[in-house]
Amino acid sequence: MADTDTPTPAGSPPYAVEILSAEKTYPNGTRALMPVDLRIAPGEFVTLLGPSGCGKSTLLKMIAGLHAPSDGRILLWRQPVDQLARTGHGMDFVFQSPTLMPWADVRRNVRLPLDLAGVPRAEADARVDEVLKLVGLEKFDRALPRALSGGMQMRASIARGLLTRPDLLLMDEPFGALDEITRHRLDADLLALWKQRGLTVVFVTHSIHEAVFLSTRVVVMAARPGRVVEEFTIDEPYPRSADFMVSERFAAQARRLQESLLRASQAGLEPEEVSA
Ligand SMILES: Nc1ncnc2c1ncn2[C@@H]1O[C@H](COP(=O)(O)OP(=O)(O)OP(=O)(O)O)[C@@H](O)[C@H]1O
Repeated sequence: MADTDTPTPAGSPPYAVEILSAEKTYPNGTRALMPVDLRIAPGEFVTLLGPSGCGKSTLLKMIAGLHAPSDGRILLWRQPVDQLARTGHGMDFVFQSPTLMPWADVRRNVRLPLDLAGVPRAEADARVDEVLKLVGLEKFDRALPRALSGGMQMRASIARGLLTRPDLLLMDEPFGALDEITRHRLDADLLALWKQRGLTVVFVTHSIHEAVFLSTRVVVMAARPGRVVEEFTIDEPYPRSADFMVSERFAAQARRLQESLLRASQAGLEPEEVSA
């Protein structure tokens, strides 16, 4: 069994993410996460699943370097997040809301990271064209955000994230505010992108169904205090179609996750806001 709080030795292939006994207590005293140990290999699609308040966002933000762990360490390709540039790998964080500038059209919104980096306009526009095509928004580059549906705004936000060609995508309930049909379509598109680009994804959701549909592995978490309770490999082939979602195998996988969440709740905790 791997040592929990030492990084993998130099000779072995690096993990994209290594969480080594990382825990979090906020300055106000809230114990958001007990020590977590988790290793994520390049190319995995790992979902953090659990009720409200179990520390999913906290863990994701610690991976992103937005919050420092109170104890323990987090490494990306063997380096602390502030040294990520040295590894030659990149990361992007997609939030629950699309975070677009309302006064700027889709092209300008998506181009922002390259404008900030001073990339020449023609080169930047060519890269914007490429990512807009990837997310199916090539015909909407001149539209303002308010003219787009919620799902299209999310696509624009994801396109902006892909512009810097990240290998690691951290997604905090990116489709949680969307209707079921749009959400499912974006889930399917995300899987296609993940495969095509060879991404490593860490995805946060409350939804058991979304977790089963997307993931190579699901990390089940529980609240009070926030902690990891179990991990499940979703050993099902890709591409995963709409038929998979109504199959017996899908139902069996969903049942395993549901039972795990119930077990955690019966250990003195409340199952709240976990949807099927
Ligand atoms: N900046 C902060 N300061 C203090 N406490 C915080 C902060 N952010 C989160 N918390 C607390 O830490 C715990 C874990 O919160 P977190 O947002 O990580 O959970 P979550 O599983 O992502 O919840 P949700 O699904 O509702 O987004 C909660 O008790 C929350 O109130």
